[in-house]
Amino acid sequence: MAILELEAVEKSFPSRGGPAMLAMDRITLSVRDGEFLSILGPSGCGKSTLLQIAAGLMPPTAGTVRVAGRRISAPPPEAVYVFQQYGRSLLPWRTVRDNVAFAVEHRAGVSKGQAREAADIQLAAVGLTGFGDHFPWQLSGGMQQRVALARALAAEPKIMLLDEPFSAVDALTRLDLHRLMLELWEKRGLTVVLVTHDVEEAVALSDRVALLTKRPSTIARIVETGLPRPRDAVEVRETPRFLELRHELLDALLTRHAPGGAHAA
Ligand SMILES: Nc1ncnc2c1ncn2[C@@H]1O[C@H](COP(=O)(O)OP(=O)(O)OP(=O)(O)O)[C@@H](O)[C@H]1O
Repeated sequence: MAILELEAVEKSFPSRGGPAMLAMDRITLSVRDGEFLSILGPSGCGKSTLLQIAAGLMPPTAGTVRVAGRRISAPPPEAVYVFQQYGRSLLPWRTVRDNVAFAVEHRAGVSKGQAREAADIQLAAVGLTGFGDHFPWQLSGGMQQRVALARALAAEPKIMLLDEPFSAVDALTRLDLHRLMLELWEKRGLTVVLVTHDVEEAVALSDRVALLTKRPSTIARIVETGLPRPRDAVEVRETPRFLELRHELLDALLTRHAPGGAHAA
């Protein structure tokens, strides 16, 4: 069953003096309940725009977005959005615990104490027990992104929309976060849509990978990874199927986007 559906979604941006710039051209995509889907594409192709439209944060120029069958025009309660720049999304004057509590403290009937308890539970889930009294700037980049994930989880979402959340950290930390993300996805039965330009990340984590063309973006193809679950995000990289998919998707990206390359679609 589809939990998130985009139908013929188009987006154009006004351009100074000239005709509007078409960023996205009639994208139709159906995200299954409980799947891990990555949206892969070259820099500037419109991945973040697509995710923001899916999140109800930006209106499409044409087309519709449905969450759990309902047409949306604002952020739906089922979904949370995690940004790449944890440094900008966390509040520096609040402790780690209060950053996470922020997700629930404005809800009717939730006391400050309950919000903090809920925050500690989520901090434990992302491996940050004992860091609640720290401030975000006292933590490493990877730990700050864990705080951002804990805050997203505190909202008890069904759908997590992740906008390159692992790209601002070093390679080892990124692998750590990949493992954590798969663990959270499995334990919580989440639906995840991850935007990335990293082929290996997309393949290692996903059930399906949607490959976008360059601007105006359309879906070039959707690949079912067929990799086993449960899956270790590091060990899976040594399997023949992983290497085959890596090759196929890298090749598609490089051929389509090479200067003078066969960019069709
Ligand atoms: N608010 C806006 N106004 C005008 N143009 C925009 C706006 N937002 C995005 N664009 C343009 O739309 C295109 C797609 O941008 P977007 O950020 O979605 O791409 P992306 O694939 O996520 O890029 P990256 O991988 O570099 O983050 C770009 O050409 C960008 O300049």
